Order: sequence, then structure tokens, then C-alpha cells
Amino acid sequence: MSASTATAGEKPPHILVFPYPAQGHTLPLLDVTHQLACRNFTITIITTPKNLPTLSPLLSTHPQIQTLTLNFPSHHLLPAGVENVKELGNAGNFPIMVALSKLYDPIIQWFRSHSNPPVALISDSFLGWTMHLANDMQIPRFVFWCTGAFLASVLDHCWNHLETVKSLDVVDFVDLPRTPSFKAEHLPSVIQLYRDSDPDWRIVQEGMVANSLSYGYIFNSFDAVDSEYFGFLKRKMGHERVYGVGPLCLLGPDHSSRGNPDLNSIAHVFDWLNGCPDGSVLYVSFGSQKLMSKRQMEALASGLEKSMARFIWVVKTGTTQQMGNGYGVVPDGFEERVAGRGIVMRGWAPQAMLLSHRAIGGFLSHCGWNSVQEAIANGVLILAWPMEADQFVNERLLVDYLGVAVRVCMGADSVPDSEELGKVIGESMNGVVREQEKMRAKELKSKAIEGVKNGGKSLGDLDALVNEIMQIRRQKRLI
Ligand SMILES: O=c1ccn([C@@H]2O[C@H](COP(=O)(O)OP(=O)(O)O[C@H]3O[C@H](CO)[C@@H](O)[C@H](O)[C@H]3O)[C@@H](O)[C@H]2O)c(=O)[nH]1
Repeated sequence: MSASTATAGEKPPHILVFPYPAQGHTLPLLDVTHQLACRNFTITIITTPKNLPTLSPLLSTHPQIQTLTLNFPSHHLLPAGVENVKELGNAGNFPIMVALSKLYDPIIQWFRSHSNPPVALISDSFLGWTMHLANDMQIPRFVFWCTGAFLASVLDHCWNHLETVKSLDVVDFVDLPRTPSFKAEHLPSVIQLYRDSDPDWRIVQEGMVANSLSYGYIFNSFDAVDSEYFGFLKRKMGHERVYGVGPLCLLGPDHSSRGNPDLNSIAHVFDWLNGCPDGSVLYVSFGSQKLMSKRQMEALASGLEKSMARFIWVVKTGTTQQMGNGYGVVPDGFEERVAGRGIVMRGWAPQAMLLSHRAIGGFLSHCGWNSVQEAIANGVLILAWPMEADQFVNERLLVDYLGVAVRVCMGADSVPDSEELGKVIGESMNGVVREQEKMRAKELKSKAIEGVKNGGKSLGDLDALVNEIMQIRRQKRLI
């Protein structure tokens, strides 16, 4: 247990946690919440009825955690009953962000009637409006970034220079370390989608700008990945309260039961992996949101077949209508042709568990930040196919700055050349090329592991965060 646990007689502080309802956002914030619950904090998590089940594993581990379950507000762009981005894909972010801002009043009412109200708020970066909420409640807000500090720095520049950024084909980030440039189509999706004429987008923009005025930043990232950008943000915000507590998948809790996979039905996958040589299998998955088109599915299947590499391909399946149009459909006969060398898993796979298997040596990924952290934590070479959102920014960091990834395709609608794709996969998995990248990936893994050990930087940042909240509570008591 950390040295920062409440001392005898000291009532643990009460904090309010507000996750954003997208798989890649909620799960890592729940990991941070777990860490705080392990340190005796009193916690209330804000959620909505359909998102409540995601909290179940955490709530059963920590029965003392309370929930504030509020009905999901409506928005004209949201189909009735939708409460999570996973149901709509990346396009769902905008209406969901706007709809949730309508929870301001019920949250304030709850806060004002509470006998032991929270002393701090930790809320997702996509809930920027909660900065005003925290001000109203007179408590500090910590922003949880489920992405890295490089991305946060890029976004900060974009939101603060929106008019200029939106007018350019290529944006030069001259104020950032390494002065990166991005083509307009590779900027984070929220920037590309922003429309000045729509008052709802103003809500989003104001919230995003407000993020940088918050009391502190918490990142699922760590020094060896993001130190330049941690430093940049500290200078920009004028204080040191920027905490890199990642990779969270190494801190726990154990992620093997995430998404409730039926481990019996996939026992054959682990049996097969157990018989494969170390580092010989490519894991292929594109996160919880991306559904691939018919042409993409065909090109990817063909590339995997031509590569002659061993693989596990996790296929996100769509609705009956989407699958009728070929979305998420594996080409006929493919599985028979690759039998013994490759496995297709449909739906949800225990990714963190699979990536930690000694036989997995490569990860063909969209570069979603959680996948990136899980790959790094396991020293796995990344074959990068960024598609949308923050993924092009993440890819730049991985390929060009950290040198732990190889670029294989770019774009949400791109269809890779299957010959070329097969060649890169084959060389990376079967050959002796990419040795430098593989070595750097292993080195980064070692640094990640060091960081979460006693005396390590990520654990130190977590303790510093805990101390900061304890301090806030002590000061509140003195007022
Ligand atoms: O079958 C699956 C699919 C996913 N996961 C897990 O789900 C998470 C997926 O997160 P991520 O890799 O970040 O991908 P997305 O779900 O696509 O995440 C969205 O949110 C991320 C955080 O903001 C962004 O970085 C991404 O670009 C955005 O697409 C990871 O922990 C995976 O291990 C599984 O366990 N099994």
C-alpha cells in the first residue's frame, strides 16, 4: 500500500469520477479509480443506466464505491437508447459530448444535497464543460486523458488557434517540441469535424479550451514515451500537476476478464498459442469502434494469407444490415485456407491477455492509445494502420519519435495493397528485418515495467496525485 494512504483518524477524501462513455475512455479511467479505491478514497462515479454494467467488475472489487446514475440526455443526432460511442463509432462522439453537458444541473443538485460532498473531480478530457461544473462546486478538476501528452499538446494548439488551423492544408506546430507538421486530414477527428456555425460545437470547443485551465492532468502514459510533452504541458499550464501514471494495464487490476470473454470458448486459441514459437504470431485488431468495409476485409485477409505469418485476427462484427453489405465479413474460404497458421476471433477478445502471451510478437493496430499502451507494455512490434481520431498523432510518435512501429497503411477508408501488406507482415514476422524496432520495443517495455515498480516514475506520479488530493482535502477542512 502506498505511503499516501490516509493516516489514522483521517477520513478518506471523497472524489467524484466522471468517465466518458466510450470503451477506450472509460476502462483506463476505471483503472485509475481502482488505484484510488485501493488507497481508501471514498468515490462516486457518474454514469448512465446502460453504461452501469461496465462498472460491475470495479464495483464488485470495491463495494464502497458509489454510483450516481443519471438518465442519458437526448440529442437530435442520437438514436433513442444510444448511450455509448461503441454503438455509433467515432461519429458518435460529437452528439454524445453535447448530450452529456445537459447533466450539469442534476450533478450540481446532487452535490449540493450531499452530506459529505466530493473534494475533487476527475473527469475525462471529452467532458471539458465539467471545468465550469467544478468551478461551480468550488472543487478542483483533474482532467483524465486516456491518450498521450503528445496528443494533448497537439489538441491544445488546435483548439486555441482554431480559425488558423481550420484554414490550412498542413499545420505546423511550431511551438511544440520536435515542431511536428500534420496534414489537415491527419489532425484529430474532433478538429476536422468542428463547425463554427453550429452552437453545439461551441459547447465542445469551450470545454476543450477549458481543459487547459484545470487543476491537473492525468495521463495513461509515461516518461519514456511522453516526457518532452509532459514538460511542454507543465510549462504551458504553469504548474507541475501533470501526472503520467501509465501504462495502466501494468498497474492493475488484472484485465483478463475485461469485456467478460468466455474463456472456455477460446481455450483453443491459447492451446494453439502455447504451441507457437516465441514472438512468431501477429495479433490483428482495430479497437472497439472501427468496423471494416468489405474491400478492407478482403485486402486484409489476402495480405495475411500472402504473408505466410502466423496470426490471430480479431474481427469486429456489425449489425445484420451492415454485415449484409460486407462490413466485418471475413471472405469465404479464408479460414479454411489458413487453418493451422491463423485464427479468426469474432467479437470481443481478451486483448491484454493475448498480447502478454510469449508467442505474440507483432500487433497490426489502428494505434488507439489503449492498444498502444498494451503493445508497449508487452514489448510487441506495432504495424501501424492509423485510421481516425488521435491515431495519426499516435502513429507519428510510435514510428518517427520512438521507433517502435512500422507504418503499413493510413486512413479509415484506405484499402491496402494486399501484396505490399503481405510483404511487410511477412518480413516483420518471419524475417530478420525490423530488428531495430523490435529491440527498441523491448527496451520500452523494460522502461514501462520499471516505472510501475516501487520507486518508479509512474507509481511516483500516482502517489503524487494521491498526495495532492489529500492536501486539497486538508486545506478544505481548514477553511
Ligand atoms: O476485442 C477487443 C477489442 C478491444 N479491447 C480493448 O479495448 C480497448 C480499445 O481501446 P483503443 O485501442 O484505444 O481503441 P478504441 O476502442 O478504438 O479507442 C478509441 O479511444 C481511444 C482513447 O481515446 C483512442 O485512442 C482511439 O483512437 C479511439 O478509437 C483496449 O484496451 C483493448 O485491449 C479488447 O480487450 N478486446
